Amino acid sequence: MTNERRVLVHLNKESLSASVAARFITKTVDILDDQDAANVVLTGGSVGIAVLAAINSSPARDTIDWGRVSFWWGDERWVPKGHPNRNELQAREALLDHISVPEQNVHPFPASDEGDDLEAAAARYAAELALAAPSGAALPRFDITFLGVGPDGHVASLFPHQSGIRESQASVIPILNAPKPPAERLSLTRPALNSSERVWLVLAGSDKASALGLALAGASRDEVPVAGIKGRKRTVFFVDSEAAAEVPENLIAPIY
Ligand SMILES: O=C1O[C@H](COP(=O)(O)O)[C@@H](O)[C@H](O)[C@H]1O
Repeated sequence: MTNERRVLVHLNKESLSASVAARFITKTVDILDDQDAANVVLTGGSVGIAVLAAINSSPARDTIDWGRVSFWWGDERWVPKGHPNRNELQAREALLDHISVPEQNVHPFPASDEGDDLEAAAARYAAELALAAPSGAALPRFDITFLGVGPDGHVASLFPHQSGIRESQASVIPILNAPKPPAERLSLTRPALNSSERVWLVLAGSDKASALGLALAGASRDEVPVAGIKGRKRTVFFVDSEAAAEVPENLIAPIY
């Protein structure tokens, strides 16, 4: 299998979520057969959270040794800890509160009511990542990174025509002017996301078709940030038939 971007099309958001959940469980079991621990980067967004709920409701959920899985986030909204808009809270409600993952393995971004300002919070998360990294590295090995994709092609909190998608050195950055509320956010950068072994992009709905089509047809990452995303080993777009409407035919795998 090559590392070229693959597009797996599903009939609808429900079958998409169920399919990604099944694939995640199988792949994570395989990863844990080969290595002591796995690092998974979670995403916010409607499909990202639906996938977590599908993992939670799977009869095979606990075939994963959750004690050996660590969770990180690709981005977070700059809101208080218990705010319903926090990607962390939605992930806990959908999955993390229901599995036996040790709390020390769950690494949420700082919240706006925990004492740091936005810049200090970004630095704190970068330091937490570095602490979990192999000696001398800035990041742990991300085995699977989930990413949602916005209608404008944003991934994590990296938005078109903003400095965030152009950042090439830092691993974590503050976002001050996101066009999608809230304006203030925290995000992993493109290099950090692309350090992942596998990037799994999950998107559904006709409002994503244009961004996906443009990204796969060669648009720049500045225009369509998802165009700049590629994992080290695998980059798979899990989409529904509506989001796939503008994907070049030659890139589409059969409908599941
Ligand atoms: O604000 C955000 O939006 C994106 C995309 O969300 P979606 O509902 O259009 O899939 C999400 O990936 C990101 O984590 C979140 O902060």
